Amino acid sequence: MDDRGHDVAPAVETTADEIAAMEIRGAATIADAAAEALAIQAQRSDADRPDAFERQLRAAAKALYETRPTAVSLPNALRYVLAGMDGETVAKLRASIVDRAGEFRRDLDRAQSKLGSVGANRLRDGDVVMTHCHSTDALACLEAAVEDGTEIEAIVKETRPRMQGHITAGQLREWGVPVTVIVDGAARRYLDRADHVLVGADSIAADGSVINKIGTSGLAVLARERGVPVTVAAQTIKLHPDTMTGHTVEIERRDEREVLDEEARAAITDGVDGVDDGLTAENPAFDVTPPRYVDAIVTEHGQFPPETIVTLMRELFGETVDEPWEL
Ligand SMILES: O=C(COP(=O)(O)O)[C@H](O)[C@H](O)COP(=O)(O)O
Repeated sequence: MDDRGHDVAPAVETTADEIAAMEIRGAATIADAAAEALAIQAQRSDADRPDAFERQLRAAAKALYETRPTAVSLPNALRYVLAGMDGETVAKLRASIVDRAGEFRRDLDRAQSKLGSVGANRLRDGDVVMTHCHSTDALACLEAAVEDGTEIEAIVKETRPRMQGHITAGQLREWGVPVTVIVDGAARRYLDRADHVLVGADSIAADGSVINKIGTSGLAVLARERGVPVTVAAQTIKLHPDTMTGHTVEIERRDEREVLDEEARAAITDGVDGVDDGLTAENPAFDVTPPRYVDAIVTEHGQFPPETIVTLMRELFGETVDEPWEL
């Protein structure tokens, strides 16, 4: 039972917990898992009436939505799947959700491989690409380049505090790409060797601002100073429709122990009375890169200067701003 008294399948609660704990992470992967969870909810629902079934689906969507606030791919996925809920019987409603979730997940895969080819076109033999965090959309561009036979190298920022750069490094090495891992603070020095900065996005606002892992905006500013172009690889489910009507994107703040764990805290405060009281750590998980620091947003519909992304956003979303469970 969720807090409103509707039955949410335990598997959905598990997915929600895994997203909140970042065992499932990255905007595209979260969207995929959320769509799958709605299909599971539909399959396992014990509702005997259509209205009860619909309430359960909306409760499941709400439980999933409340896990992480910044990646808009999550509400976009939930909205898309629920918008396809159709039928006068529980059996028909169930089938409509399962089909729609399947279609969403297939489209997600197709969009990623399409944007990969678009992004790969920006890369030339011998290019060195600097990455931040771990983005499957950004990696799709590098994978397509490798498949085209383009010789690239990567400089991978480790991305404190969760070190998602290590996932990127592992994936690139699997594809045979030479990788140099650097600490985040070394970015400016190593930009001298880079031909591109390539990152993903959790959300893209109507003015072309890019919301991505904390440190992206600093990297983009440094890249501009060094004359290195910044490419953002983002499927259109990363476009944030609410920002067309002035909504701002909430930046997730995570547990300060990710930055300063108990051992590190104890080492700082060791033996000095009262030191601990004034010691805090802050842990915003994302930041906002203004459009002037971004050269191109690569999507499955082609690449766009950030300032023009609003046109695509209007075309794809209209003015939809309802929350998924209010449709
Ligand atoms: O910022 C992150 C992940 O943050 P976290 O690790 O906190 O989820 C990624 O760059 C985007 O989500 C895009 O990823 P993708 O391209 O895979 O959607």
